[in-house]
Amino acid sequence: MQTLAQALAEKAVPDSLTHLINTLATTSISISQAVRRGALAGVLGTTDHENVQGETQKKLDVITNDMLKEALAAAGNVRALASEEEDEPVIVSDSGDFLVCFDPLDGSSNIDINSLVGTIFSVLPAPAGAVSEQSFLQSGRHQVAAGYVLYGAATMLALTTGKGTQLFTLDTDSNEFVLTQDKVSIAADTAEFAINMSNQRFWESPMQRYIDDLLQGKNGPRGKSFNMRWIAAMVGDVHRVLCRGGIFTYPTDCKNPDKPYKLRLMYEANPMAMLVEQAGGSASTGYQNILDIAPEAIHQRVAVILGSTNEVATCLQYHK
Ligand SMILES: O=P(O)(O)OC[C@H]1O[C@](O)(COP(=O)(O)O)[C@@H](O)[C@@H]1O
Ligand SMILES: [Mg+2]
Ligand SMILES: [Mg+2]
Repeated sequence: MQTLAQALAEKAVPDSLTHLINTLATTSISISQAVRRGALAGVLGTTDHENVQGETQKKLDVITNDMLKEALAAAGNVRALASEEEDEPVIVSDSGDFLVCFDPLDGSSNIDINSLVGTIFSVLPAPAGAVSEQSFLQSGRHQVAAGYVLYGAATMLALTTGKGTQLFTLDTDSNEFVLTQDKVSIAADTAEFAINMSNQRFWESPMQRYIDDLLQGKNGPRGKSFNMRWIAAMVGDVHRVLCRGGIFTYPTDCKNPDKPYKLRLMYEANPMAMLVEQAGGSASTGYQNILDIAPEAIHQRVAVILGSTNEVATCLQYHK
């Protein structure tokens, strides 16, 4: 079985990007150790701070953000980073090939209940010259790598450098990620959906009609029964989609008129869309491919519908 280093070499990933991916992977191993120790490491619970999104930060949000920030600053080839937990982009070097966007801990509400959490990252090319927030505002098509690490029963890395999506499992004996699934391929059809049903009354009518039809099962217009899953961590839901297909959506809603979307484009939607597209699936807002969105701000939020191609296409029909 191939190690991460061997798998990157086989895909002819340039040295500089390999070094960055290794930095992210090594840091995620330290994060997985903190997550595993939980209360023993004193990492559970909340802080008194809110992030720029107005969410109360959990201790682990802050700890993982600091770990990634420190490691990326030391990597030597990162110009700047943007994180869910940082108000502004952080410039870490005068030179370097890459900009890195990340969600240091996805699924924060799962931390204290010992449930699934992960880290999501997106790597963009750094432009020549001075770097500012504007430099980050590249569409998801510009990503040179994207991935997540899922801190589950096993710690797993999902990675794409634009040549397919691969899954690696952390071997806790050697402390190395080992390739356990090459060429991930999402089944085009599915009978499983993931949505937070408690928001049903706040959705737009296309999503209301689509989900209504799924719920009618065999006797409804779809003529088959659908099952539902909701992990409350996008990493967990997208991981299931990569493993066995499905459709995952966090659609537009009017629960809070100032915040019609939940998921963040630069460090949640874009990297997940690239992983999904590279595995043969689709990712849309309902009206546009996620990877084609021209970003306007680093903390911009978007509606997300992703997964099995035929099912996403069916959902998009309701939006026409
Ligand atoms: O509270 P809800 O509606 O279940 O939202 C769950 C969604 O929120 C998120 O946890 C947001 O991510 P953070 O935990 O990084 O803020 C997604 O991962 C997940 O899909
Ligand atoms: Mg998140
Ligand atoms: Mg987060």
